Amino acid sequence: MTDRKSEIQTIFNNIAPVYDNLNDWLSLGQHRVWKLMTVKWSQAKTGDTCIDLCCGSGDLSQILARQVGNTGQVFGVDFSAGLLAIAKQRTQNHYPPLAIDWVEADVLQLPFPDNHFDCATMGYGLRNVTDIPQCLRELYRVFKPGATAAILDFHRPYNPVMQNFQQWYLKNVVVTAAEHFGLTEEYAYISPSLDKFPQGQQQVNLAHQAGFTNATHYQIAGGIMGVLRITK
Ligand SMILES: C/C(=C\Cc1cc(O)c2ccccc2c1O)CCC[C@H](C)CCC[C@H](C)CCCC(C)C
Ligand SMILES: C[S@@+](CC[C@H](N)C(=O)[O-])C[C@H]1O[C@@H](n2cnc3c(N)ncnc32)[C@H](O)[C@@H]1O
Repeated sequence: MTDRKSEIQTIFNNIAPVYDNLNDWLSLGQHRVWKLMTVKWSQAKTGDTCIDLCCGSGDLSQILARQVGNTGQVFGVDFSAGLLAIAKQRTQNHYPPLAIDWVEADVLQLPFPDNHFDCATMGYGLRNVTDIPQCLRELYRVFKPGATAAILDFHRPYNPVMQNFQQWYLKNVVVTAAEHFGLTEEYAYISPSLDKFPQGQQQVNLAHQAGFTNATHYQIAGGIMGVLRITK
């Protein structure tokens, strides 16, 4: 395992106990709306076999599972044992049961055959993987022809007012809130990770390089978030 990979894993295992509550609080509940939009953009339908990459505590997987119903199947994949334990616990007594398999694995080496999935979602994962082109190539490999993925993540707004707001909010609200839980470094990591993250058109180019035929990036929430939609 590379050092960088274990550093990322440690960040997410450390934040697991507070992750869901902080997301609700810091986004004023908006992340739930963004995740619903993401599932809609993935074009998941009844009976589909779908993968939720970097599923964390599993909110997107749950929305996907409701969309595909009990004739479909969702695989939630993540390498954080801490977040996956929360995902499992949140769904184990769900009624009606949700067709979700939780898989502890690296999304850069997916334990699935070629041409297996009808659709995919990924929430706040692509910015955190150590090799974005490899992640897109792996997704392309496991996709059936025609399958669609919707990938939600932070985005740096082009509008300078929104850009300043985002920078101010990440530094003064997000990191300050995290300090109360002893998680300053973990949350301070978001802003520099966003600086290194390819912007919308660059993401589109990377998707084309991985083989995807259609790729479009949509800015949402005033440009502070984005969804990359790609089709094999
Ligand atoms: C959904 C949120 C965070 C996800 C998240 C992603 C990461 O990569 C992490 C890495 C390390 C630690 C934690 C995380 C992590 O939690 C919360 C997003 C909050 C945002 C800063 C957005 C704030 C939005 C406004 C309150 C609403 C603005 C609406 C708009 C202007 C229309
Ligand atoms: C910010 S969380 C997002 C969780 C969830 N998808 C959401 O929308 O709330 C990022 C997740 O990516 C996972 N992750 C990062 N790199 C990974 C990799 N190479 N393989 C598997 N999971 C990875 C982390 O463990 C973490 O759960």
